[in-house]
Amino acid sequence: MWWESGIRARADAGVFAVFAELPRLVVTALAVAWRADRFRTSVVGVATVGAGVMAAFGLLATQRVLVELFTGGPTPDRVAAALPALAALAAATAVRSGLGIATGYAQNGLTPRVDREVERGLFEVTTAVRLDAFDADAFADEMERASRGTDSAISLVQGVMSLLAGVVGLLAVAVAVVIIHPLLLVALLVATVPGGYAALRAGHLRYQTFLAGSVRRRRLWLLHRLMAERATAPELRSYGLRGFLLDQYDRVMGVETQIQLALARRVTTTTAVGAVVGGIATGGVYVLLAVLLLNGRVPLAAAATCVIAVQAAQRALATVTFQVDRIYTEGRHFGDYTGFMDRAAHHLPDPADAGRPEPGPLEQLTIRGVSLSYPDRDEPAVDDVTLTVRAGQTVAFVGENGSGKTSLAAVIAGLRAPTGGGVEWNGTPLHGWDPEALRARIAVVTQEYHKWPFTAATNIAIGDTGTAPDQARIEAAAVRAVAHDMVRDLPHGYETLLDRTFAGGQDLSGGQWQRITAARGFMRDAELLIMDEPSSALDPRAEDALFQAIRHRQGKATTILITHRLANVRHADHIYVLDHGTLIESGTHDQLLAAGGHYAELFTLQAAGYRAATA
Ligand SMILES: Nc1ncnc2c1ncn2[C@@H]1O[C@H](COP(=O)(O)OP(=O)(O)OP(=O)(O)O)[C@@H](O)[C@H]1O
Repeated sequence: MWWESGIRARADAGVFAVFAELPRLVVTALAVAWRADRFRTSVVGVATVGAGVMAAFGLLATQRVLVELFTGGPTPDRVAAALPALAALAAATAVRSGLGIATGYAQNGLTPRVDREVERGLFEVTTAVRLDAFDADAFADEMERASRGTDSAISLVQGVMSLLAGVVGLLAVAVAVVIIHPLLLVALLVATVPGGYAALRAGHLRYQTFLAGSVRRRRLWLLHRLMAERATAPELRSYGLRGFLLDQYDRVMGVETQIQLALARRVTTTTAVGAVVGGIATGGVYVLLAVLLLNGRVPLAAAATCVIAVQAAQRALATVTFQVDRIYTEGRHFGDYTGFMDRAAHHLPDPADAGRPEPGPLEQLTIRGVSLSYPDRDEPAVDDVTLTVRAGQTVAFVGENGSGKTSLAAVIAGLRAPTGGGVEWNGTPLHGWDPEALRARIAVVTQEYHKWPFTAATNIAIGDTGTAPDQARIEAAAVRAVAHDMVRDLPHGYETLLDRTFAGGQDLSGGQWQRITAARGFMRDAELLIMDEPSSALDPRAEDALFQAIRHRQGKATTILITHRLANVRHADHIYVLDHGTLIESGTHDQLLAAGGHYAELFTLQAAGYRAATA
């Protein structure tokens, strides 16, 4: 589990290793907060230091009050003498509370700003990295972890701010104690250090014990998803898996309960040990104070103040130890984010691309010796393919599964950089043109389309975000993709939300989704339209209408069509047949049939199926 990486790191690291890492994490957190909101970060910083100063001032005022109260004389006189110090104490307490409120207010405002700073930074990178980055080992996994790491940013920032408040509180007490009597600092150290160390050890043990249940929790998490998710609901019912899954849950949960009980025992023991050690040390301090009092080395008022100071220091220390653990684990998760951002920078497009010239209308597309090899694959997906597409032509790529059609189309669309050769738009390599302007001239309907969780209208309109969405254009695109009537029949027509996870949302059938994605492709009046298997789920009537719309482009705009339904490519100006990434045949439908090669074999095979059915 992603969140276990932080816990594991904390369980593996000793107390001193944690402290060694702390300065770097503090600097990281403050830098994030500073970038997100300088004003609020400054407010928190100033208010935290101010609160510390007020705490020290309050302790000194307390001591003054006690000095006045413990001196001889009638009580009214002693109280009157203590009044100025009491007023100072009240003022210090009031200012401290005010600063606490200011800190809370600034921190609340900082939270959304830190989230935005970190998340937007991540999304700017994840949406810009080149597509081939996703082929790199573990890139997608790292991206997911980085996305979760963004949640840790604010926890880290808040942890560091609370830590600073705790440390300032400790320093304030120490300074006040030294001013009252330097010897009392020794008492303070004796009372707090063993307790603090014990608390850190307890934290260490808690993390270690928690990790022991890791595999079981993972299985539980999996069972949660299997039993309470929409995707698994149909098979769960059709195979009658309810009893089986509930039984699995009971068994894992039974063991988990035992683990949790053991964990509770262990945590209680270690916490108790910490409390006993801290208690003994505090007792020691009181004995030390008594000895100093009896020897006359410390006045009574100073000793009483020291008792109050020890309690304040112990509270501040509890904050510090808790925050140290929190910062360490959250820092680990945030490290996933910063590490990813560093690595992803290598996959970003060259900033110089944006300054390149914009391409003119397509005249000729030249695919020159294009090869594409995916990492960790022995054979190239596309192997030295050369062909030319002239403006207005409809060309088809056909071939068996895995022959390289989609890969070649991705290179032509500029979505993937070829590992050999190149594609030229009007004689200039694709990378010689401004990428945004080039993309505006190309529309791609991918085989693995995404069901965007937006309305039907938006699902079509996102095919052209360069212009403002216009209902008439959306409907025209839908008509061409045979989606118009289907969308109109939805409960809210074009405004129907196509996501069942939201109230009122609808889902579509596979074929209906395919019509929406085809409409998305028609939305942008692209000079080059690449359609990869646009009709695999369409019924015969819809398929026929879609291919008529594609034929309508012939002579006016360029279309590259990838399909296994060979009857649909008969009208293409040119058909290219791929096999194991290589171009093995090309020509018109009639030429290829006459040649009696691979295409003829595939076409005859498919046609035979229809003939047999109608015989
Ligand atoms: N991202 C990827 N990483 C590694 N290998 C890939 C990747 N995408 C495709 N391949 C491999 O490249 C080869 C060509 O795949 P491609 O998708 O281009 O074939 P296709 O002709 O479009 O197939 P289909 O008709 O099934 O859609 C296949 O062997 C496939 O396994």
